[in-house]
Amino acid sequence: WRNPKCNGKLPPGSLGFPVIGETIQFFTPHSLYDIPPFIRKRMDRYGPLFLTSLVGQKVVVSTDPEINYAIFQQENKSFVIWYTESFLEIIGQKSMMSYHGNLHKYLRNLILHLVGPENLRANLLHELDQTTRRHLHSWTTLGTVDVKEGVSQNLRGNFKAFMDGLISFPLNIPGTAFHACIQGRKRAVKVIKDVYRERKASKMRGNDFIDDLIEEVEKEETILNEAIAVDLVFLILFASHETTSQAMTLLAKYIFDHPQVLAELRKEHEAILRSREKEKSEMITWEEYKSMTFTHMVINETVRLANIVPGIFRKVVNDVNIKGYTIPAGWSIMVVPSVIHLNHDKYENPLAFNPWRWEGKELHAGSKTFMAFGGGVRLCVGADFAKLQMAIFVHHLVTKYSWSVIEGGDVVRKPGLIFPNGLHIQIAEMNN
Ligand code: HEM
Repeated sequence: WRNPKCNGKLPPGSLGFPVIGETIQFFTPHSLYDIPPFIRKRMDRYGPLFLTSLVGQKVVVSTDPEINYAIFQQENKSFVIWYTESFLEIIGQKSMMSYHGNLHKYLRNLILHLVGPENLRANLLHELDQTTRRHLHSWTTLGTVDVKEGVSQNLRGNFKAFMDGLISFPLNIPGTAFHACIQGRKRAVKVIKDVYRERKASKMRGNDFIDDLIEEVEKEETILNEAIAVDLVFLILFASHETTSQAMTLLAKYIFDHPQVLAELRKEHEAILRSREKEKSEMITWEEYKSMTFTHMVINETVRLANIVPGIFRKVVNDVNIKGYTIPAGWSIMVVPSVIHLNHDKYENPLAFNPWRWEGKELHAGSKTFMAFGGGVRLCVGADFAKLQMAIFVHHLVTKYSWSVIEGGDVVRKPGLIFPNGLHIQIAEMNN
């Protein structure tokens, strides 16, 4: 345990105790506004590349922007996507995360039919617009609303505690986070399977994503079958659920806490409303969405500070040499976005919420200094969908409503984001 095999020099660090490694230290709760102390302490002691052991797996942690970028670019060469055993059991052994190369590309393209720019523009923009209007309006009738619960969707109960179980020991024993997740997965998969089978049997097509999948499964030369299709739907629900609701809750909190940002947002969205009045249209258009530059800056700033995905994992395929060290095949490597996003050299006053820092910068892609949505061929396929959802939420919130925060708003990391006492608000329609 103390002297793992390596055909070269391992990065510095400690594997901690056998099996448990340094897992407990990794999960120690800490403040939203800091690089995880687990990472910071080891960076100070060992430098930007160090080894550790988490949930039984030997891991090298990379905090170096150049190395992180190279890792994303080397997908399917020296590195392949990797998740813990617990993660795969929860999202499904047949999910897209288990596939590489062409198979991954094929499944990714299926998802893009749903959440890629074309469908966003043609269909989802209007659906999201209507749903958001309805939701926000219903909040005015509810007294107090917890934003996090309010922006979540129907399958909420099944996804509860998912984040806790993702990086955990796969011990399927009642009382563990992993067990709760597996139960949630079972219930959610049953719902999806029932819908899939009903739809298939009835031959009544609703012309949505499930129908696309059924059609694809029925083609003669296809690798898609029911099990892969069901895991694909599950993955989309899972990948979008916690991430988007966390991002939107934090977005709302930042807007509530920063009157200058709110004023600038109102300016942008009221200008859109004024020109819409001239056009005599009601719904948000794609062109309007694209013109929301300040809103996109606010969204980028929110996800930079949120660091919703605290670690991005890859498996080392062949021994790799990095900066004089060797990482043996079979080990994992973890990229930690927060170290880059909260770095003084990359972002001035990095802990401040300052959307103006994005002025004139690229807003829509991953880069060496912005990896909230990952990078390379595994870049988040739902990023455009998430941003659209947030922009529409902002549009209606700032132009139609006033609010007061009743309680909550604390945020901690474990290292995933947690809102221990929610963010409870009261909202009302503005008179004018
Ligand atoms: C603010 C919201 C979101 C954040 C911060 C986020 C973040 C990420 C990150 C960091 C990755 C890369 C993981 C890796 O490289 O291993 C990723 C991948 C992925 N995301 Fe998102 N995501 C968000 C919303 C969504 C939504 C709304 C969907 C679905 C509609 C989605 C679906 C996916 C899928 C399917 C992948 C895997 C892509 C692949 O392996 O090719 N995400 N996301």
